Amino acid sequence: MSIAHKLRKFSTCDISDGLLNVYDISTGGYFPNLTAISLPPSSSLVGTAYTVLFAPMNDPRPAVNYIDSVPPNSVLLLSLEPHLQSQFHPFIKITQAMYGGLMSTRAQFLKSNGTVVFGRIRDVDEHRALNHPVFAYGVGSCAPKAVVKAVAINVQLKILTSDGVTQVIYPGDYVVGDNNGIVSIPVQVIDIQKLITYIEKSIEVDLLVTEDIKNGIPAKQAQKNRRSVLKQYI
Ligand SMILES: O=C([O-])CC(=O)C(=O)O
Ligand code: NI
Repeated sequence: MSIAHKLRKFSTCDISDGLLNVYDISTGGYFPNLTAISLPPSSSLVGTAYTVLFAPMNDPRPAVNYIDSVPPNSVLLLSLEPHLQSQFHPFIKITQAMYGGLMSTRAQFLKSNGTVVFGRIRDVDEHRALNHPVFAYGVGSCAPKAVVKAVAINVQLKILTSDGVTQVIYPGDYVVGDNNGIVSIPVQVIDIQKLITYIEKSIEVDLLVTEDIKNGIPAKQAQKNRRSVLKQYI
């Protein structure tokens, strides 16, 4: 079974547990403040990161066409340069929407699995009608062309988060999204097979904890007893 196939069985919470418990990644790989604007019921988003950086119109770099080269099985990630981001709601300093329904139509045609926008999107109903997963900080109505343009593809994206810390997504990282939000798995620094094995075990264990709790065993005790077996997978 492919890695993407296995990841599809996990929730973002399962993955964060793995990144925290096995690799001491204190964020659990979570990128905060994104909401699922469009996510078909009982589904999740899984794919490898295809990144696009947006900069102000007066940036010396020429505009690039990112949408016609979206790779299959990717998650398309759009972000603004750090100085256009904010630590506080609404997390970006422009009011225009960076992404719309035509872009989702093209990305879906090219077999991308979904899109994450660290900014606003528009054409909400179109993404939903397409059943194309789209996550964003928020929504808007105006196109972006008067204020920002795409300037780089497959570069690292630096994302300013609510605690003032900048988290990075690298092209090729695995990105997973569900109703809890978006998690990225930094494939350069972790052993993904080891992570998957740990998560599979931890899901098994949590099912046993659930059973114990339903049988009246105190939660703390059930967790302690059942989870001790996970140490050997760390
Ligand atoms: O016009 C734009 O810049 C984006 C848009 O609405 C779309 O992709 O549908
Ligand atoms: Ni549109």
